[in-house]
Amino acid sequence: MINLRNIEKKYKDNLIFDNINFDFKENTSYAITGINGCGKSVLLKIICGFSLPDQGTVHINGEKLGVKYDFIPNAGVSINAPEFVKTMTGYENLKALAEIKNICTDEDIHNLCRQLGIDQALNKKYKTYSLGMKQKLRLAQALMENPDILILDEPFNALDENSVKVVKDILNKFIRQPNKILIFTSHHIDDVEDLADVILLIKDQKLYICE
Ligand SMILES: Nc1ncnc2c1ncn2[C@@H]1O[C@H](COP(=O)(O)OP(=O)(O)OP(=O)(O)O)[C@@H](O)[C@H]1O
Repeated sequence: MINLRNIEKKYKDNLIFDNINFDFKENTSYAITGINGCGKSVLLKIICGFSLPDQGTVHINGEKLGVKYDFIPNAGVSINAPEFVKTMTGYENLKALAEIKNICTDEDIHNLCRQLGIDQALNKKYKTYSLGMKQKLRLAQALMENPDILILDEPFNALDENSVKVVKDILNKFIRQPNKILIFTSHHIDDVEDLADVILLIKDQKLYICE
């Protein structure tokens, strides 16, 4: 469970969130929508601990972010980051990150990359990757440890039609496992409707549930 309580966020005099409260529950997929610049990415960063709210708290499974953990634990995250090491191959980048926790195997990495269609590119340097390949490598990194929580900023951007379908299948399988939470942002109503149990809208610095 992820609990947002009284979240307020400003950049100088630009108020992004005014007293947001929301609970993200297990076994549920959430889409966050809203116009450009409304705060979708900032909200994901606050949930992850990458950006601090000016007021309010984020609790992850009862633990307040900033006390035991500075960053969300057991989560796979893709928010235009991590920016991978350009001079390393795709595989070397994933492997280096996988070695931190050592819970996913080489086989896991290769299987996932095969599904995503970047296995052939894994031995190429990251700096040669196209936008779509970069997106897929970020998704592979977020998914490879089968985290409890998956947080994805615009996961379908830069993907071709077939890849969108593949990624939707992967995310649908992910959320059908017990006790998972998926939170993603999107501008595309098809993606939102295909994947989200709950659609959230950021408007006028508030977060609304779309019925
Ligand atoms: N580090 C920062 N410093 C100052 N302002 C910021 C910073 N990060 C975000 N903002 C501002 O916060 C607002 C929300 O940005 P955010 O990136 O969350 O929008 P978004 O809803 O994800 O937009 P898009 O749909 O274009 O991706 C914008 O006005 C943006 O300029």
